[in-house]
Amino acid sequence: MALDVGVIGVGTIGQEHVRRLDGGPGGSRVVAVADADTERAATVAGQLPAAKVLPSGEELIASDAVDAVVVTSWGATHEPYVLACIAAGKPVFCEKPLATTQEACRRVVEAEVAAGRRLVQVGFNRRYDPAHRALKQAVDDGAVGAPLLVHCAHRNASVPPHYTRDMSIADTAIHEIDELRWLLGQEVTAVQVFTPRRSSRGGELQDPLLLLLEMADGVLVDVEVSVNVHYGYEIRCEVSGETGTVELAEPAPVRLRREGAVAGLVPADWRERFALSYDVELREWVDAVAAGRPPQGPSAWDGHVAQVVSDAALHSLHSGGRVSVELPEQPGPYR
Ligand SMILES: NC(=O)C1=CN([C@@H]2O[C@H](COP(=O)(O)OP(=O)(O)OC[C@H]3O[C@@H](n4cnc5c(N)ncnc54)[C@H](O)[C@@H]3O)[C@@H](O)[C@H]2O)C=CC1
Ligand SMILES: O=C1[C@@H](O)[C@H](O)[C@@H](O)[C@H](O)[C@H]1O
Repeated sequence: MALDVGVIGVGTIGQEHVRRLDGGPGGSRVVAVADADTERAATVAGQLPAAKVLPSGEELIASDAVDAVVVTSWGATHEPYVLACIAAGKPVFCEKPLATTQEACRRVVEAEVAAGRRLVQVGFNRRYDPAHRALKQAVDDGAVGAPLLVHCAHRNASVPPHYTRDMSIADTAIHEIDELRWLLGQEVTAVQVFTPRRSSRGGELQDPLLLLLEMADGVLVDVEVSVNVHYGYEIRCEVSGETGTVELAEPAPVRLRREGAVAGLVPADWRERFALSYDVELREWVDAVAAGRPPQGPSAWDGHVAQVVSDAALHSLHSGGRVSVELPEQPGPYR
């Protein structure tokens, strides 16, 4: 069955997702878009055969023409849209973060539990990246023995002007927070954020940042977040275990040797680095929703837990100390 999707927020990733969803292999099409920037919404809709511009996200969710909703507006605007989708009984794929406070995420979880069925999927796309999947497989297969330490780096070439100090954690490191829970199958129990010498390229931002995450089984994780490295987009993860180490390989498809040097291309940004992950993520979501099955990807609970850890990290960034992470009890439907 074809799935008619409405997309709220058609900026950078919204347009990426629209391109994948309209006429995608799973039989989906985009029938409505809404954006606070109405000119942008009109431009995007004008390039699609079946899409109408609706005046607001709320009207898009209420529209009978829309079977399922994709929310790709700014993080702080996600909560009301996701709650409205749950109230309307419509499946919703919401980009990360699910919401920008743990209280808001909690309200989403409670609404979904009250609705009695899974309607929400959160856009933690790393779980769909072939390299991250291979890394997890190696860890799960015991290829390096019991994990002891993990070293991660999340480097952006640059960030947009509206990017604030807290977004290094709440919008960027939140990917690693989810990835580590998924990769290690453990919860984060404490976090501490260190603030090294600041890059002169980072303006008012605290750039870089270093996060230390303590996992429930004692694994210690360090995460570098740098958002103005200029040379490209780079995601690193190395697991150091009792019998070996395993890490993400360089994503460059070829390595060039000439004039006494070796070079491999670095992706420009997340669109290039994670293109395949978005393909698989949306394909699986469409397949499940079109067949009337609950989505199997990252849940509202995953979004909530990531936000609790992100809030603890922000607390540490502002206070300078180690902050324990207290997770609420996991509601039955997510177990
Ligand atoms: N999974 C991933 O790798 C990525 C996820 N994201 C997430 O996607 C979301 C959007 O990020 P970008 O596309 O980079 O931002 P963007 O600024 O390029 O686009 C956001 C769009 O939402 C619109 N918008 C803002 N408030 C709105 C509202 N209340 N109702 C309707 N439209 C509204 C803006 O006008 C803009 O067109 C964020 O939550 C971000 O964290 C972004 C990039 C990559
Ligand atoms: O999700 C993303 C952006 O929102 C975020 O701002 C970037 O730092 C991340 O690298 C990207 O994957």
